[in-house]
Amino acid sequence: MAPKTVLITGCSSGIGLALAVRLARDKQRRFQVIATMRNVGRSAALAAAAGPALGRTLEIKQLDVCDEGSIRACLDSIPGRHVDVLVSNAGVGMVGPLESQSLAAMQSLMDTNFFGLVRLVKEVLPDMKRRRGGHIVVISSIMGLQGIVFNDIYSASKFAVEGFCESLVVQALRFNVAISLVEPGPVVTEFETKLYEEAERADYSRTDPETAKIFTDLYLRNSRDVFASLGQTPEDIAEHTLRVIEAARPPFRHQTNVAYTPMAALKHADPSGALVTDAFYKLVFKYDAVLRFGLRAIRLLRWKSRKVKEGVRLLGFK
Ligand SMILES: NC(=O)C1=CN([C@@H]2O[C@H](COP(=O)(O)OP(=O)(O)OC[C@H]3O[C@@H](n4cnc5c(N)ncnc54)[C@H](OP(=O)(O)O)[C@@H]3O)[C@@H](O)[C@H]2O)C=CC1
Ligand SMILES: CC1=C(/C=C/C(C)=C/C=C/C(C)=C/C=O)C(C)(C)CCC1
Repeated sequence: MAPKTVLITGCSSGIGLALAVRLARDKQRRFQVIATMRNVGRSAALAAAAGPALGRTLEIKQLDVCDEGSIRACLDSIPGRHVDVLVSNAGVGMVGPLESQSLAAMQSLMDTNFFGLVRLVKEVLPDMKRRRGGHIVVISSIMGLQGIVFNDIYSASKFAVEGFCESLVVQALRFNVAISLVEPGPVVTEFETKLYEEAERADYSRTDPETAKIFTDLYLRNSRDVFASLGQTPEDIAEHTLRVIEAARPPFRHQTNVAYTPMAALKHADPSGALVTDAFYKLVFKYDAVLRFGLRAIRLLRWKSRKVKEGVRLLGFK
């Protein structure tokens, strides 16, 4: 079978980079990867990780999801504009109290995370419909299903992504085009470091002291613990995304972190919303010590399991 052409956005780091490398180095050579990024000057990490795949099963192209012209130019440079799988991955985060965030920054985030996807789909879907085949894979987030305190704008952007896809999927199906949402919880990438750097630089003078203190002393501290205890690697997300891409009947939704499934399910268990709101309120304000203790225990268990695996490897059993 001819390899599938997979176009991925946001491949300069994190999940996009890991997925591009995973697919390009596929042992069965099932994929031809077009790894795109807005600034090709940032391609060194991808080129190094791709190794001999670069120039064979992986090529790097420029694509800025906020620029329709650059999306079109990238597609026009592909023979027959033929893309079997589009992976919409490019995205940015934003945390903090609303009062400290500018409307311009919020609009810019929406432009990347939501309208970036819309621009891509508008450009790729007509070709896929004409060919009666294709797969659009969207890196959404658990925050597209359930908001998390101080992530108001980011979460709204991922809810927009989810609503857009939920609406479009039925029409697309009529043309044999599949749509899949991959919904990770926290993933340890530059995404996290950028958030903390931004939080350091932010101006909290427009925020009342109580809110600012809740954000810095409660949220940021717990968020670091959450990433350290429950965070997945970009390679984990690449494996999950590969499973979605290769599925004979691709799922519409795929969560990557089982620890978050109960959280996302709570709102459906109680349509009034009281159950989930109350649970989050208690986790943040009442039982944060219990939460931290639980997260520390998980961290210890993960560390032990890593050590056992290393031991097994060193002893030559695997
Ligand atoms: N990390 C996490 O905890 C989670 C992340 N996600 C989602 O995963 C996706 C990837 O994030 P992740 O790998 O973690 O983060 P990274 O910050 O490592 O990667 C984000 C990528 O998006 C690119 N990007 C940003 N703006 C644009 C643009 N306008 N056009 C093209 N590319 C752009 C960045 O490029 P540049 O280098 O130029 O900035 C970078 O390559 C995002 O959609 C994010 O929302 C979902 C759940 C959890
Ligand atoms: C679960 C949880 C928390 C934080 C979760 C975080 C920080 C999740 C991050 C998810 C990301 C980054 C998704 C990206 O798309 C709190 C509020 C600390 C306390 C309550 C329970």
